[in-house]
Amino acid sequence: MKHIPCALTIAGSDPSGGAGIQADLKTFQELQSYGMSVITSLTAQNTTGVQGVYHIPTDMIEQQLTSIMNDMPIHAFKTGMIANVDMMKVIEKRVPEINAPYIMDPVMVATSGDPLISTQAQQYLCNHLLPLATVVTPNIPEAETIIGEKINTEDDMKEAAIQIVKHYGAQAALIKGGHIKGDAVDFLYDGNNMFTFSAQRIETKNSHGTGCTLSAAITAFLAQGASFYDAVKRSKTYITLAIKHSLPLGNGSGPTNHWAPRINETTKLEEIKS
Ligand SMILES: Nc1ncnc2c1ncn2[C@@H]1O[C@H](COP(=O)(O)OP(=O)(O)OP(=O)(O)O)[C@@H](O)[C@H]1O
Ligand SMILES: Cc1ncc(COP(=O)(O)O)c(N)n1
Repeated sequence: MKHIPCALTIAGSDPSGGAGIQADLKTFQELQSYGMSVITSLTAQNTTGVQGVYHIPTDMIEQQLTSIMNDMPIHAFKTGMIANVDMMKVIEKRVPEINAPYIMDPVMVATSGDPLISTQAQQYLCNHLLPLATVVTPNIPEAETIIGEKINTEDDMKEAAIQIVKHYGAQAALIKGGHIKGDAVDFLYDGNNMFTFSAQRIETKNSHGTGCTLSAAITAFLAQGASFYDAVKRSKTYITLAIKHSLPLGNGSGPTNHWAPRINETTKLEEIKS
């Protein structure tokens, strides 16, 4: 039997389908990894913002994980919205047992500006979960929270990536440039080398779920055995096409388009123009 790559997401639900668990599973499916999910919180949200949140009791989060771990292979997994310290403690305990590449999207605030995790959880994430991550994928505000310094330039982004690996113990850090002017440039530091992934900035308000989608794509590729560099490069192409063809749905920041990368699967990153 052919190897079946299995990817798991541990994250919150976005019923409007643009971010969280729903974005992750769509991405796993498109990239041909078998998708599984542990839901940490149910949000009531749409393209305009977050209207409500219900946190799943921690024993149920643990039970979901146990059901998967007792029966299914996990070749790579990611975390997204983990709202509080009790949930983080469950994940911290289980990460070594899962024993697969761990992609951490340190989700803190939604695109709409609504906070998704508590302030204590931000601290716990930095001190306890970051050292377990194979790769962490902060946007600029998240990287600023982690290192406690402002990030204004590409040099600051590179310095943040180095600090996160050297100080906090993540194996690699990908700092995403969606929240800074100019081209959409991301920097990956793997403890030895700094890699740059650059795409032309696409003018659109529809960027709901871009971070979730990028980290899910990296998870899907790592589950298939890709190298770090290849996983990030292919994921950057995937997200760039998904943003370029993003969907004008809802009254706020619409979702990315997961069919677009399939249609354009031979496209090179440098060729994508807005
Ligand atoms: N307008 C854009 N044009 C092209 N690429 C973009 C654009 N905005 C973001 N990206 C890319 O999308 C990916 C996600 O980056 P971003 O910094 O937006 O993450 P994020 O803030 O975590 O996303 P989210 O909107 O889910 O919170 C990165 O590769 C980034 O460079
Ligand atoms: C459940 C959940 N997880 C993550 C995000 C972040 O995504 P975005 O920053 O695009 O709103 C979100 N809005 N909801």
